[in-house]
Amino acid sequence: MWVRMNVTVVVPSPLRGTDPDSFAERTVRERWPRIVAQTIRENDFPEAVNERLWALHRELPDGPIRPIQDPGAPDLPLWDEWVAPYLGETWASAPWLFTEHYLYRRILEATGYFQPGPTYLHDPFRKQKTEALDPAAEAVIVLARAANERATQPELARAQLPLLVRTALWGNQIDLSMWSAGEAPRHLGTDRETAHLLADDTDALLAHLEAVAPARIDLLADNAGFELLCDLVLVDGLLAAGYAHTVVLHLKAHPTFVSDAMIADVLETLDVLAAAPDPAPRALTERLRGYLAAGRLRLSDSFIWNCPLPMRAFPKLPLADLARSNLVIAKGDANYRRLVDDAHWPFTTPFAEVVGYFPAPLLALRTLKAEVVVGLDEARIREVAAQDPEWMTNGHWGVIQFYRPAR
Ligand SMILES: O=P(O)(O)OC[C@@]1(O)O[C@H](CO)[C@@H](O)[C@@H]1O
Repeated sequence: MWVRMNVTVVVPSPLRGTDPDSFAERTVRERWPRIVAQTIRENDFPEAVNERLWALHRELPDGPIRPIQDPGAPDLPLWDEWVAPYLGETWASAPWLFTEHYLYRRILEATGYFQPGPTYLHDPFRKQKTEALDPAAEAVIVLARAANERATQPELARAQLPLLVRTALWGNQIDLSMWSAGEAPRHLGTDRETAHLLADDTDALLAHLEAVAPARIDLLADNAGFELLCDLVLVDGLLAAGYAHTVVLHLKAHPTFVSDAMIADVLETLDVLAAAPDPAPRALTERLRGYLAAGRLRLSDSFIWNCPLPMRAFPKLPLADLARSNLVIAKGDANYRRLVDDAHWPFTTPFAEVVGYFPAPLLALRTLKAEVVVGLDEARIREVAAQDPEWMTNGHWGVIQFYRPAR
């Protein structure tokens, strides 16, 4: 139950790994053990670390939730609070949104990420993230050339903003917890780019941007690699169009969800593009570095983006920070799940009804990779489900959903 300004919203039950025949169940029972095993394979950890990771692997899925045991870790008091309601539950029975964030924090506990020593601040997913962006790839060069064209033509940037929004959306298909970079489905540049949209509020978004320009825009980033490049191209376009005077990129405070981006990943992406063989990515990087130096692009990380809470349950402070924004762009599936309580809402529940707690204008750009969605049309659901039984989890379908608080 959630009440604000005498609006009562009854939030349905959360997704859990005990939901029969669900993607959450397959994730807890099959995908997470694979991710832990891959983390061991892809690093050259000391044997003691591998033993802790195998012990974690053995806990899945029916082991108990326990406090994080990471003496001196900066986020330990936070996790004591976040874990408390689920002590005595199991990896499968506690809410999936909680256990998934908890899993990645337990991986860092096992690797000693926050402990002095050889693995201190070592990103266990670095290898996969590094492979997720090839600076010489044709797609990178094409994106950079188009961005460079827009940089001096605000009208062109405004005209192409719908394309940039779709580029950022479909960049979310590249999700290393689901596929390797080479395997991910690719809709960009095909008719699926629009045909596979299950909701498209682009027109309402454009009207909003025209009304609030030049705005402060906040982007809740998702995956490093190609998706992050697509997000940086969107940021570049918003600044070139004059829609944004400042963009704040919100990043994770520590590695999570395999490919989620941190400040280090943004800086490495810029370094990789700055060394690209083609001049176009180099020019894009020089411009983005200029925006960083001028304070028009800001990188912000926080433990709040690693927390296991639905956004509705966020402390007041981070929500107040977001309330300053003229537009918050939430990228990806995990951020979407967090926005909609990772709950069993009827799929036709209006998006505005579910995110009515959000304190700023909101744009969700998300490819479906979990069995939760709102704001869809009944007939469209039937049509897509008949065409593609895996439509909720294979990343082939996406939403562009916009919400603006009544003020
Ligand atoms: O946020 P992203 O990178 O788009 O996706 C997050 C994700 O990898 O994690 C969950 C499954 O483990 C799903 O929500 C989704 O597959």
